[in-house]
Amino acid sequence: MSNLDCQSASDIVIFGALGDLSRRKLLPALYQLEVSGLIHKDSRIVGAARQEHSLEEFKSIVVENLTNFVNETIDEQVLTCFINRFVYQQLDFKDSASFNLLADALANGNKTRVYYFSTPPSIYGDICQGLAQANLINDADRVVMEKPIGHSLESSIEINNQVSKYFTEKQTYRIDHYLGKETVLNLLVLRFANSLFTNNWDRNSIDHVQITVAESVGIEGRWGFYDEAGQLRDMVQNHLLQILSLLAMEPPADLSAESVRAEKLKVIRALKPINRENIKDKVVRGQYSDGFLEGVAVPGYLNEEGANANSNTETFVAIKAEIDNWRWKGVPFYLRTGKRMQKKHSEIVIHFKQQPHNIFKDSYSDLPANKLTIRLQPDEGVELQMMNKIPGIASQMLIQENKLDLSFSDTYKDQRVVDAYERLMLEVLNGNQSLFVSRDEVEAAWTWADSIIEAWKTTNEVPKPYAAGSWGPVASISLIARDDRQWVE
Ligand SMILES: NC(=O)C1=CN([C@@H]2O[C@H](COP(=O)(O)OP(=O)(O)OC[C@H]3O[C@@H](n4cnc5c(N)ncnc54)[C@H](OP(=O)(O)O)[C@@H]3O)[C@@H](O)[C@H]2O)C=CC1
Ligand SMILES: O=C1O[C@H](COP(=O)(O)O)[C@@H](O)[C@H](O)[C@H]1O
Repeated sequence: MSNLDCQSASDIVIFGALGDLSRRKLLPALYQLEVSGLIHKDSRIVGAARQEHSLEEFKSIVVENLTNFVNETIDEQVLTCFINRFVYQQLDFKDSASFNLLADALANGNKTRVYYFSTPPSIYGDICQGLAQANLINDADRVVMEKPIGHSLESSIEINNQVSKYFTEKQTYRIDHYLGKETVLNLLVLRFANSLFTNNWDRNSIDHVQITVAESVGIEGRWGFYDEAGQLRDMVQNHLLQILSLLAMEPPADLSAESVRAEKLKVIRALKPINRENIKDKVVRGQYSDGFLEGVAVPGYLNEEGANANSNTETFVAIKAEIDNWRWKGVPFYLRTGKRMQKKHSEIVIHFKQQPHNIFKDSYSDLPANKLTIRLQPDEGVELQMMNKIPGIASQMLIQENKLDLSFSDTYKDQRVVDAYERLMLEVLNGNQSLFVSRDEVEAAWTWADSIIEAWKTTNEVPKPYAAGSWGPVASISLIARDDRQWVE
């Protein structure tokens, strides 16, 4: 079955069509789907935004953004077809009455409506109210919600409640764009299509796991938004926990949304709580100070444009996470993520256990354990470190550590790297929820993250400084060194 066979014609309505996410990610993603012939011929794209624009003006803004944010040369023929799908509707999302205008714009056509909320989550409820008031919600319609869903468990419940008054869980697609990344999806294949790994994926074979999501970017003009959130809410509560749950979950019965999401949820719920009693041993909180990136001086977080010099918001977190279940008892998952780190570099390293006995002492007094490295981005790939005999006649067996390296760019030379938003948008159009986060997952993740935030508050934990361009505060090295282990750099 082709991707188009399961897709009916849709009206894709982007609320916040002139915002940053829409310009940089959503419009280019839709254009790429057009290039691949993956949008139904009768589908339309409706840009909804506050500013007044004629349709022609809006179309030229779309073209300008495609030129800026699509990485390849724009195909003029495809572009013409794509642009003809557009409708523009000026709306104030907080004014329910104005949604009658949207109803007029959507009037002709009996299509599935896909409502993409690319706005602050605080107005998701207003948008739903407006849609309902204008009689614009049918059972087949879908809503796409951007992260963050709330700021805490309480606020996420409030937002989900507002939306669920109008849309069922089956109609709701919560985005975590990491679930659309090629290498994150490949975790399913790596684990469940290779018996070598499937059968050695537990406390009997694995010593510990490291997950690093390092960014070299700073706050990029979003200081106000970011300072309210911090790295724990911005990256750990969602992206890192999603990666962790895919890595640690039990094999799902199949790839359906129900099966995969149920298994991920069990992992998040089994995370050992971190609270004021254990936070000092389990979490390091950091904030970048002035430093250098690739030889260029960059300001510290408190010296960024628009900064409040007294902010205690963290831009780095390292956590020793533990999963309280049969499979993972005693296997730490060390997570770390930060802004303004030495380079953009995200990877998972699975450290297998050492051999119980060493018969190669002449060559190696301490046999290194196997390591499986999954490079998430950039330079995507999978690498297995293993021991090998050095060829030669000597009677003494000489061995060394080598790696099997599956680099995606070498192996799949002719394949274009699909952006996460492109894949996720297609899945929404096809009505497949597997790559979206369930309400239960969001709430379980907030429960765990809130407890850390609460513990920081009650222990007055202030972030430790680290120089921009480094790998984080020294304390993050101690976090793992206390267990006789070290970060893979
Ligand atoms: N940008 C990114 O890279 C990412 C964004 N997100 C999430 O995506 C969502 C959108 O983010 P982003 O695009 O950056 O935000 P922006 O502020 O750039 O865009 C939001 C848009 O919503 C519009 N809007 C807000 N209130 C109203 C209203 N009452 N009536 C009509 N229009 C309104 C704004 O219009 P106006 O410009 O007129 O104010 C703006 O164009 C947020 O939930 C964010 O957390 C998630 C991951 C990454
Ligand atoms: O959701 C977010 O993700 C980006 C990092 O995404 P990536 O695809 O570039 O890895 C992060 O910079 C941003 O702060 C956060 O909101």
